[in-house]
Amino acid sequence: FLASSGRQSSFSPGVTAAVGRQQSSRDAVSVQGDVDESFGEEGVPEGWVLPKVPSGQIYLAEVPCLSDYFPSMNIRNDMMVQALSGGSPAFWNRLLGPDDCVIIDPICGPDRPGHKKALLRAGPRPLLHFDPQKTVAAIVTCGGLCPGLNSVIHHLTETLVKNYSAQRVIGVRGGFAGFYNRQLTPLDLTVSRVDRLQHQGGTLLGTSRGGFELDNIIAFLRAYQVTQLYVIGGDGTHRAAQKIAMECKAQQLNIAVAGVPKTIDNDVDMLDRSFGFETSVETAQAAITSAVTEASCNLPNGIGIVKLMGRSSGFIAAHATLASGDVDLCLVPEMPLVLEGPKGCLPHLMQRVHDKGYAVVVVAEGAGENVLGSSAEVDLSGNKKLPKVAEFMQHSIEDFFHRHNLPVTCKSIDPSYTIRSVPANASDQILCMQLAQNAVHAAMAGYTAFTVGLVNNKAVLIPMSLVTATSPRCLDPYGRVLERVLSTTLQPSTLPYRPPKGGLDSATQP
Ligand SMILES: Nc1ncnc2c1ncn2[C@@H]1O[C@H](COP(=O)(O)OP(=O)(O)OP(=O)(O)O)[C@@H](O)[C@H]1O
Ligand SMILES: O=P(O)(O)OC[C@H]1O[C@](O)(CO)[C@@H](O)[C@@H]1O
Repeated sequence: FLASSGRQSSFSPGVTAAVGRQQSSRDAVSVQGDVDESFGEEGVPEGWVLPKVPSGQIYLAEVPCLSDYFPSMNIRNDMMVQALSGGSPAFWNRLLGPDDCVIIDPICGPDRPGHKKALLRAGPRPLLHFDPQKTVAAIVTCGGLCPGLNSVIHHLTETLVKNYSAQRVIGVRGGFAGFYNRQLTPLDLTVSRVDRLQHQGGTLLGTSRGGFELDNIIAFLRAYQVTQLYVIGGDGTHRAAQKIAMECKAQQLNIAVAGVPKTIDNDVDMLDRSFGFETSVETAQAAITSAVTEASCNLPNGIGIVKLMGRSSGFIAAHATLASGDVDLCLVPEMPLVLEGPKGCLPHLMQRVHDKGYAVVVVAEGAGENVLGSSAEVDLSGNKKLPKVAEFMQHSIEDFFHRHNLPVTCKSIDPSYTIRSVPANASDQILCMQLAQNAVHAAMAGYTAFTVGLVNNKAVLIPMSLVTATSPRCLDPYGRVLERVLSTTLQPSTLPYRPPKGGLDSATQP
């Protein structure tokens, strides 16, 4: 895709960055839209130039566009233009072009590169590649459940039908198997069919793991004359969607393949967060509160254990711990499990029980691989099955207390499926709406093999190849989130010591 449009890498040089300038006049000029009002008359920002901070060029990650290979309809993009029957026309407030971008890493400093990587800003484009009235869209949900799946289905359908007057929206049932399993007949998605759907947990379409059969999927797309495919799923699903996009290109099919990243694990790279994650963290609070109640009421020495999902990363466990503030030990896959000794979690728990009478543990399902080993067994998608770390921890805690002649009462709670089967909360509802609308805007403009997301709180289009290259992501073991976990739980770090960045010496220098 990238080479055929004449560029060699997924990052191609784009707009030249603004370089440091002198302090500007204080007179403000009248501004429109999102132009920064602190810029002075000559378009020069106020403030100090930082001579040690390098500035450079901006490199844009190229999103493949069908208009590079197929003739475009080039239809003017007015909101609901086809749906209007005599009413006054409505217009999008802002139309985006190929140079509108969002910088990925906004942090600057003397030790940071001046050149910056950027992503294409998401939103409606002036011209449509597809004739919206001839658009046949298909939507599929894959992998595990996640709060907000129905919300994305609702908003994809509404945007396609209400804002773009799409001809047909087909719901593919039961994940990738729904493309060819005759028992899973596709569902016609209409505005009335998705009415109020966003308030329900789960997915109207159903989901599954495994069953990715590329030839059968392409056969379905051909048979139903699909022009836009919306694939909602995690990193595995995006790998699959990328293969579909590549096969469409190989077979010269003018089909846009759009991803909407979904996972409560929050392990799809580059995104601020994936939809459903916040809802899951919020829902986990009830389980942690119950664990606190159980632990503090079961005398003496109560310990509550809450197991949360997180196959290869501890985002849910760490964020639920921080949101709660009641947790004494948080175990995540990113930090090795040490049971005893100076860095051991068991002596730490005993100390917490000694200090406050009880303790609460949150454990991510993928934690402790260094002690428990990893299983050779896999699920239908090829994901490793995980050993039972919560049960192991309960047994280890009871054994440790008994060896120290102390009574202990452990109560374990497993809200894993509870936290991902609920409807999205308000903040995730808005995120689902934003992602769905932007996926449709981009597909209508002819972009393909992309996923939508929030990066630095701005909606962007990310090439699937970029997202899948580094997903699933993990928490930075030396990053702020785990640092905050350690600072609130007081648990010992089991990581090798690393001197702080920007050490004390440099901080005290003028
Ligand atoms: N490398 C791959 N190539 C083709 N298909 C894949 C690939 N990885 C996963 N899939 C397919 O994608 C679908 C979803 O994958 P998976 O079960 O790993 O969930 P996921 O999308 O990562 O979401 P979750 O976060 O819920 O695990 C499955 O149907 C699986 O067969
Ligand atoms: O039991 P299931 O449906 O395969 O889902 C379990 C997995 O789903 C995930 O939540 C990702 O969706 C993982 O954290 C977990 O391992």
